[in-house]
Amino acid sequence: MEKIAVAVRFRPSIAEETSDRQWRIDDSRISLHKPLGTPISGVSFAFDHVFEESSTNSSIYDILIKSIIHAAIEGFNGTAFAYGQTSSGKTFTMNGSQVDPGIIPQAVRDIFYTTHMIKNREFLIRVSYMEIYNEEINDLLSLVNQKLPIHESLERGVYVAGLREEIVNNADQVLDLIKLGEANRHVGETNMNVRSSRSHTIFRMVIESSAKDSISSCDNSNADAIRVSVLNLVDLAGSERIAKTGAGGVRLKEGKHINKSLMILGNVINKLSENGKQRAHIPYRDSKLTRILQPALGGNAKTSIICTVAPEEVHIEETKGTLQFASRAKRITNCAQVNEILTDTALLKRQKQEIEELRRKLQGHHSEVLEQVILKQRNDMHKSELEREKLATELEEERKSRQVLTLRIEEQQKRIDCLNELLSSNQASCFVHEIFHSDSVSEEMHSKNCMSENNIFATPTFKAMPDHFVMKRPNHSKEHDSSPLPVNFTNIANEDLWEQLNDGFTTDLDALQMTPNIKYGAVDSNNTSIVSLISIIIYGTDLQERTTMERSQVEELKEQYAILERKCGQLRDENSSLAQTLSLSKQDAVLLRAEKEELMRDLEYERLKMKDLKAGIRSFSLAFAERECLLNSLYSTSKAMIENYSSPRFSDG
Ligand SMILES: Nc1ncnc2c1ncn2[C@@H]1O[C@H](COP(=O)(O)OP(=O)(O)OP(=O)(O)O)[C@@H](O)[C@H]1O
Repeated sequence: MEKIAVAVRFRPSIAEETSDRQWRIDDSRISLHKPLGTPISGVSFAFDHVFEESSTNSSIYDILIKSIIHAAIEGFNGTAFAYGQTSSGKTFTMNGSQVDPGIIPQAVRDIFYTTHMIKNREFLIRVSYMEIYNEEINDLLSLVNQKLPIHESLERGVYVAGLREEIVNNADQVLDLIKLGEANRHVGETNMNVRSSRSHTIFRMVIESSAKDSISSCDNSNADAIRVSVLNLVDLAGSERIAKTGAGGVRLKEGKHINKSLMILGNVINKLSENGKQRAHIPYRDSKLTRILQPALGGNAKTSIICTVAPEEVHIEETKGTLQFASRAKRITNCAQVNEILTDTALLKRQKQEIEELRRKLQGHHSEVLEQVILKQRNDMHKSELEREKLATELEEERKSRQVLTLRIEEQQKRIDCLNELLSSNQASCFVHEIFHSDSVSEEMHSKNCMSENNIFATPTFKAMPDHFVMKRPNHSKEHDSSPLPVNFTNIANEDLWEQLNDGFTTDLDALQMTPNIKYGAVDSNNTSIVSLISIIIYGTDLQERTTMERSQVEELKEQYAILERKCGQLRDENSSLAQTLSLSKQDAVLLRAEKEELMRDLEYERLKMKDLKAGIRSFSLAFAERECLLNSLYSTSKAMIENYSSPRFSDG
């Protein structure tokens, strides 16, 4: 996006006059001042350039126009036009004089000079020259082409149908054509100007260029692209006050048309200069001038406007109007870009390049990366599956060992319960009593105490003791059927305790044979129950400790189990997300494959097309060669015949 460049040019004053108000130029600012030099408020304008009365056409060309001309050579559309009241110097600026050639002749010479210097491109330049007179388009290069219509197409945009376009090779040729056009232009005398332009003229140059050696750069399809730019150099008719020009009849009619089309141009500029949001419909179609200049005003072109003004006080109001027009035009932005046309070969090349690029992407880096990703995901999934299996096995083992431990704990708990029951009941004394009266007491004791066959609490070692070690106390009552266990039941044997337990029966404690672990005396092998009971009591404490330990072990195992289960869950989640990603990647791969196949089909089609084209060219060349041969032989035959006829033999005859 770039703003339109706007400059103001003062023509030299015609009359020597003493004026009350004066225009003052300060760099690129113009302001109106009172006689004593006081600025008049609200009449001050700033532009890209302000050219004083003494400035020349060549300085204007260098500062304002040259860049547009060079951009046009590079392929940008360009427009330069002069706007201003009648006799302010528009035609002088555009056409100039012998001494000071105007913008148009300078541009023509510059274009041919520059294109000549560009060695790597070939240029084809066409020119046309038209005028808009009374809202009709006339061809200035061909008088038969009058009242030409405006057409619009996608390829050409807005164009004047039937306009003569001359292919030109040098500047002089163009300047001659311009002279011809000028002669055909409508000019007339008014009170304001002896040679007043009664029409708007548009001198147009179409610059086409292509790379000279496109074979050497065959890889680059841009080399085959043709750049086409349109350069419009416009000399507008001047706005006029009927009272000032003193126009009547034909001049009046012309003046009305001129003023109307300039008013529409002003409207278009106004709308374009408004803020983007407020900008409504732009009335380009309201006049032929705005229709033709449409690309130059807010479109695809680089544009410069030179507003010419007259310095005399009598023209202050017109000058103010021109400066306001210029200020608004300064706000317009254009969007210029190089205009390229692709030839069939260039199109084919560009398509081929695109297909190649896509193929490279598919076959090369892109698909490799995709395959790697899929492979990695597969590996990851495999790994996590193995880990999951390992964890599941560990979990199973843990579960089994926990079951075993629970069983053992339950068993031990049962035993402890039995022991507690046994201890709390007073049956113990009965047993002790019965031990000494019944031989079958051992079996009974076993069943009552819920002891299993492989009871670990059985007294580890028994020694058979002779009967005579036991003696009966005569005065001990037999009526006793129970004897409570002593409160302090230690593991140290003493006689009183023994007597108490044996309920009247005494034994020689010294004669007792002691087992290494247990200090209680051995009894008759048939009476093992009591010893078992004692063992239970002693081992009970130990068992409780072991149970506590095992419980804590179980707790630990439980915790481990919970951690493992959590891990297992995480792995399961991970596994499922990996499976999802894998399926997505697979879908991607399928899509890419389909895309690739389609591209391959396109490529094949293009290849076949190229083959056909080559065959066509070959057959054409053959036909051409044949034709050439034929022509050559015809030429030599006729040459021989002519020589034959002009030989002295014939002349003599
Ligand atoms: N910068 C200048 N230096 C010398 N003479 C100039 C200059 N500008 C204009 N003139 C002279 O002023 C007269 C009017 O100029 P010109 O015909 O270019 O005006 P115009 O704006 O094209 O008028 P119109 O709109 O009526 O065609 C001409 O004689 C021209 O030679």
